[in-house]
Amino acid sequence: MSTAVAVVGAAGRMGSTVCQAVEDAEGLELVARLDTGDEITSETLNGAEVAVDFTVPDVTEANVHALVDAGVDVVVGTTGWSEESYGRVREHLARPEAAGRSVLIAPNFALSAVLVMSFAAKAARYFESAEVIELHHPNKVDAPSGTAVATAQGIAAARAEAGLGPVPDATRSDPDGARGAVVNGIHVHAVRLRGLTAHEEVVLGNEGEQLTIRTDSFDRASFIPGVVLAVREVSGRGGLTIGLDKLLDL
Ligand SMILES: NC(=O)c1ccc[n+]([C@@H]2O[C@H](COP(=O)([O-])OP(=O)(O)OC[C@H]3O[C@@H](n4cnc5c(N)ncnc54)[C@H](O)[C@@H]3O)[C@@H](O)[C@H]2O)c1
Ligand SMILES: O=C(O)C1=N[C@H](C(=O)O)CCC1
Repeated sequence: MSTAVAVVGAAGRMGSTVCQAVEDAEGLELVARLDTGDEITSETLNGAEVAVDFTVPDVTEANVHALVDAGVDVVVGTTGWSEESYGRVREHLARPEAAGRSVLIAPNFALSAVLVMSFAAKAARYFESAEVIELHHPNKVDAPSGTAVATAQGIAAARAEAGLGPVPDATRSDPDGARGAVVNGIHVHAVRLRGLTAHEEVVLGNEGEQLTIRTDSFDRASFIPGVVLAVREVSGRGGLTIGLDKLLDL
């Protein structure tokens, strides 16, 4: 018995890669390719049991609500999620008509990136300073990357749990934002460069030493094993799962 899969954002860089991967994967069957202008209904989903969303930050939350209403489990790789949008999905999934439905949202499906997030959170308590530098292709529409936001949140939570105060920083004047975005107290810098795909470096510093943790996705193939794992495992979990790490023994 194969699992019927729909891809939303099927014409995009990730969507088209995922369509090919689903067609190639044993036990998965691609039954629908949806993109801009296609309505999400049980008819257009064409019998899908699981839908994968790789669209744009502006539309992904609405897609997830429509997919849950249409009766499918959902795997989301699109970025741009906030605590508020996660909360609305949790509320939706708690309604009786959505009983048993599952949604998994992950900012990064590449194993190396998932491990960087995990290692950075583990290391964070031992360092006075921590910053995140993400580097992506120039066609990316959002900054900072969803992965960088999640990494900074993980570092900040680990620092708070360890009782660390703010990172040391004497900057008093920064009219042009040279110190980058600040996510829960952690500075995040975004580079957009032709030739890149998806990269991130976490730098952690103490007096006289530095730890650098880096991931490089040179090709979108790096995301595919994680997406396929999520498609295979999402159904039956129930509710909202955030992060591929929840499916790995980390
Ligand atoms: N989680 C991960 O591992 C991972 C990996 C790569 C990219 N991403 C994220 O995935 C998203 C997509 O990235 P991309 O490089 O494939 O972008 P892309 O621009 O190449 O593709 C987006 C696709 O979504 C379509 N789209 C836009 N609005 C739509 C709508 N309302 N309904 C259906 N389709 C719609 C577009 O037409 C386009 O084909 C981004 O948020 C990116 O950050 C995540
Ligand atoms: O290519 C993109 O866009 C990517 N976005 C994700 C993010 O914002 O974290 C992850 C990897 C690629």
